[in-house]
Amino acid sequence: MTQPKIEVLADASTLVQRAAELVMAEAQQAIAQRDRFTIALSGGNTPKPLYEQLAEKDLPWSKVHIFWGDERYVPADHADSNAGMARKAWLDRVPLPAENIHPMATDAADPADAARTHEQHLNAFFGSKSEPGQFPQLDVVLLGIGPDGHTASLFPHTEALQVCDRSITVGNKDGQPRITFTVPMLNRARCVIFLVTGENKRTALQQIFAEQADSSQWPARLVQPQDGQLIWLLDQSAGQELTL
Ligand SMILES: O=C1O[C@H](COP(=O)(O)O)[C@@H](O)[C@H](O)[C@H]1O
Repeated sequence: MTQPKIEVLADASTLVQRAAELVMAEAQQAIAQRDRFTIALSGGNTPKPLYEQLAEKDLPWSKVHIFWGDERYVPADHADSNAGMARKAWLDRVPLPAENIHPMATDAADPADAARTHEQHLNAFFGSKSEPGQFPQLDVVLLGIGPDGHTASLFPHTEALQVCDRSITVGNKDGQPRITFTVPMLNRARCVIFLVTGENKRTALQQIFAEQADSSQWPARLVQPQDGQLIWLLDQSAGQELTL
């Protein structure tokens, strides 16, 4: 299991600069080694300024493929859509071919069908399988956490936390479905980068890094890439009371 690298940055804007640097370095390395860069995005508020910065960068966009680690079960043009936010902040502002954008569809009557369809799409794209150890391997997975310790759409004490035989499943946020990467899918990534800002995340961080704590209460504890890098970027206000 990889040891996490934890960086506490002065403020949210320094954190965004650092995240952009890391994503660019991983992108350049992936393109040099494998001729393509695959990244899964997170949603919520924290990553939006990062996406705005990445929109200003120069990358061979035809070699960049965009995925999501989770999606709210709302139409693509809904204000809560994770894909919608990333399109406005970044993807619609660079010459990225439409076929390089791989959103989780949210139009099936049954979210379980949407999860299965997305998993099939990933397997076709990556040449992967729905078997533990054979899940798709992304170059970078960006994640955030909620004050409740959730990450992606893996919420405390929900069934999604236990799913090991699929890469994609249905999450449950207060009874509302979400589509999400499973724990073993997250742990296949070559590089996981968490972005965490704000004092309302302090308690969750203390529990996530505690020597002993209940992982079903604090799901981000379950993110421990097998071989990949694990990088936590915290701003001062989130990370200042963290004792390691
Ligand atoms: O609901 C979600 O929340 C988390 C954290 O969001 P933030 O607004 O506190 O940054 C996010 O990582 C996840 O992708 C999203 O669906």
